[in-house]
Amino acid sequence: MSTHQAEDLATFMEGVQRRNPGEPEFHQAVHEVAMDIIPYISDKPIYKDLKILERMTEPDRIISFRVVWQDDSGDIRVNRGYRVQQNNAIGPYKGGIRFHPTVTQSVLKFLAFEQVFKNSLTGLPMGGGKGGADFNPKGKSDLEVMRFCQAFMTELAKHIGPDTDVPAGDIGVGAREVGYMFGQYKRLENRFEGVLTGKALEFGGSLIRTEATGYGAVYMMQDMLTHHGESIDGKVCVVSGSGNVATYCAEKLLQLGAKVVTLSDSSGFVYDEEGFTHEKLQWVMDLKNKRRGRIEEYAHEFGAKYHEGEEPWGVPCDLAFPCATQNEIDGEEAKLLINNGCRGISEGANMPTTPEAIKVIQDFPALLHAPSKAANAGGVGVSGLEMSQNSLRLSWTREEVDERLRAIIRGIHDQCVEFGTTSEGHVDYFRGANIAGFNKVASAMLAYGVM
Ligand SMILES: NC(=O)C1=CN([C@@H]2O[C@H](COP(=O)(O)OP(=O)(O)OC[C@H]3O[C@@H](n4cnc5c(N)ncnc54)[C@H](OP(=O)(O)O)[C@@H]3O)[C@@H](O)[C@H]2O)C=CC1
Ligand SMILES: O=C(O)CCC(=O)C(=O)O
Repeated sequence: MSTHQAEDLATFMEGVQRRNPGEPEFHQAVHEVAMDIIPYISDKPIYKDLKILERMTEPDRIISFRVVWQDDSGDIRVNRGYRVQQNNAIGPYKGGIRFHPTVTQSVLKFLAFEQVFKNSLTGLPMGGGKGGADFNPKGKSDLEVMRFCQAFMTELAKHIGPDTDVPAGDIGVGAREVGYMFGQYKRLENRFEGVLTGKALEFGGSLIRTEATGYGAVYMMQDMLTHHGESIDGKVCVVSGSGNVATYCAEKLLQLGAKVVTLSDSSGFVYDEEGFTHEKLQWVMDLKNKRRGRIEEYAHEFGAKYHEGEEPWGVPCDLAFPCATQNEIDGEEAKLLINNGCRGISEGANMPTTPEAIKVIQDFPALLHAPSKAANAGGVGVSGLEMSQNSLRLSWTREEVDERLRAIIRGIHDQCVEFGTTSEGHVDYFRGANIAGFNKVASAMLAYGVM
């Protein structure tokens, strides 16, 4: 980056920080994109003159609302819900809903901003949005979760629709929560339409949507390795998380002949030196999705080691798949991974590496590193396919959806190579994903004129 570009970046970021005080996650996500886009547009005055990046960083609107519900003991509870409608230049707003006590406007703005670029990369007509609430589903009964979801949807329904904004799941929002929200939308609007994705198969869901994010993160790794003359077969893999993304990431790794040795939750991680099997993984899915237990129980059941309060990045591995949450790999952990022999990271979670970690990894170009907006786009990609199936009123087969998912990820990999290959022949997957994601949205915004 030239001195002039570095000054432009600093000025741009000062504006973002001034307009969005106290939103560190949002600043981080914008900075990660601006580092690549500001040099890219430095010789393209139309983008600068028409303030395309400034406009992209300002959400179209943010809806924030009260969610009131009654717990099982009859007490009234109050939470705050949000929907950030970031940008609909290339299609209806699209992105998940997160229920977690750490949800703030800053977290949802970073996720919505990332979603715009990710959705653009899929090649499907989807804009970007994200929503959620500071509600903690952990420890709540099914009926409490149902009452919360119904109260949340009672307000959200006024702002969404199959051609306006189509939410889906994210942390704390899986099949159960999507079912409750879809049911409430249907009741309120008296319309059966594809207003949410990630629905169960019985009422308009798509095959492979549940698996898609985890599978996609592995397909992305497969494409990076193939491009560099290697394969997944036989690689030792460290996976964090034990939710939707982590478990299906592990499943696809096993199918492709890798050895998965860790899974985690917010309390700690389990290290199974012999490796997970399909049966063990099924046990974890049952533990997490039905019994709603803790990963520690796996260690007691299968005799693996449990590391309380720790993350798995110190475990020697060939490949790492952060699939839990944002900023889960910091600079020191990135160094640890590299020193222990890790040669590939595919980000299943959104923004799981801190800026310090990215810097450490960039200084070690032999490590292949796919950013979340590319690596986890399989989830929203299959959500886009669910929208298509809902509009067509038909269901594609498992093979058909998987083939389309495979093609979406291959397309994303190719775009990263096209826009991210440096003069030394190294592929900077972050740069490639940022520029390719930006181009399509920016072109659409230019076509619409000043708005
Ligand atoms: N679901 C999807 O289709 C998509 C998800 N993503 C991203 O993937 C990541 C995981 O989502 P998903 O699997 O759906 O969510 P789940 O709720 O199914 O699972 C989340 C997992 O991450 C752990 N976790 C959550 N927060 C923290 C934290 N603060 N510290 C440590 N561990 C944590 C959870 O542990 P615990 O149970 O203890 O909280 C759980 O194991 C998120 O970053 C999400 O945005 C990205 C694209 C699509
Ligand atoms: O499937 C979707 O619409 C959203 C998935 C999501 O939230 C994400 O990609 O982070």
